[in-house]
Amino acid sequence: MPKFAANLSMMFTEVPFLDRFEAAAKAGFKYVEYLFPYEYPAAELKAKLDQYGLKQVLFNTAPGNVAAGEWGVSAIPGREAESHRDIDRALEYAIALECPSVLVMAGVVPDPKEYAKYKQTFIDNVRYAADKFKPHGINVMLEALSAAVKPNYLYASQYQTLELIDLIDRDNVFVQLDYFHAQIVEGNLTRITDDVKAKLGHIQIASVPDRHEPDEGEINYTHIFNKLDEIGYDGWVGCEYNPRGKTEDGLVWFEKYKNR
Ligand SMILES: O=C(O)C(=O)[C@H](O)CO
Ligand SMILES: [Mg+2]
Repeated sequence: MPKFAANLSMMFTEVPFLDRFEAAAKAGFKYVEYLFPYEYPAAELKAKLDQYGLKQVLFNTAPGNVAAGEWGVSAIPGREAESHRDIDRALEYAIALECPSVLVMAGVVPDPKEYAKYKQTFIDNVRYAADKFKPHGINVMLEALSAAVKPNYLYASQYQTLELIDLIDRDNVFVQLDYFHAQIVEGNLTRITDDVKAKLGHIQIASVPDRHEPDEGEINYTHIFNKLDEIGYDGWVGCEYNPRGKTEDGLVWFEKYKNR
């Protein structure tokens, strides 16, 4: 059965961020992921992980100017220096946190006519990240985002992720498959799982359409978890959902997976 990571950006938001490590551990999680570590010194975050016996499995490069609608800068032509700085900073955190994977955020493409330039910029910047991360055994994740969450993000389909990975041509770049987005964009989740399995590096889950616990809505996660076992997936599954109510109250689904 998959190893589940609590997403501390979305779960346990009843308590301040630094208290979510304890809450996740108490709820039975051994692994955590979250969007961004940069507000805190890496040593403070590592101390929390160690104190509660947790392993950090994923975080993202910085998102740029979120208030201005940005969601990553690594695809934006002219922002290469900033992208490289963000990647270098992410690497420092990944080493300090002993985190095996970093999602390199691409960004939105404001004008579809500029798409090719954005795509090439992203390819070049991800190559930079992959080459910097490689000696440290750290992997780069690429995640397709549905327009429901981020309109005009560089890529929305799992097949675009696969094409990008092919073009980037580095062996430490993998698919981060978020089934929430994949179901909205293309469905066919069993087939998608098979199609990406050779390059599958990280998974995230939530119900569709409401992005709640994985026990309601369109996706049959019992089937998905069995499928992940069938393909021999041994990475992590990030619980990137907005709890319906109190986080702990929604963890009934997790009971049977807890001790993994
Ligand atoms: O939005 C998501 O699904 C994510 O996983 C990213 O971390 C942020 O876009
Ligand atoms: Mg996701």
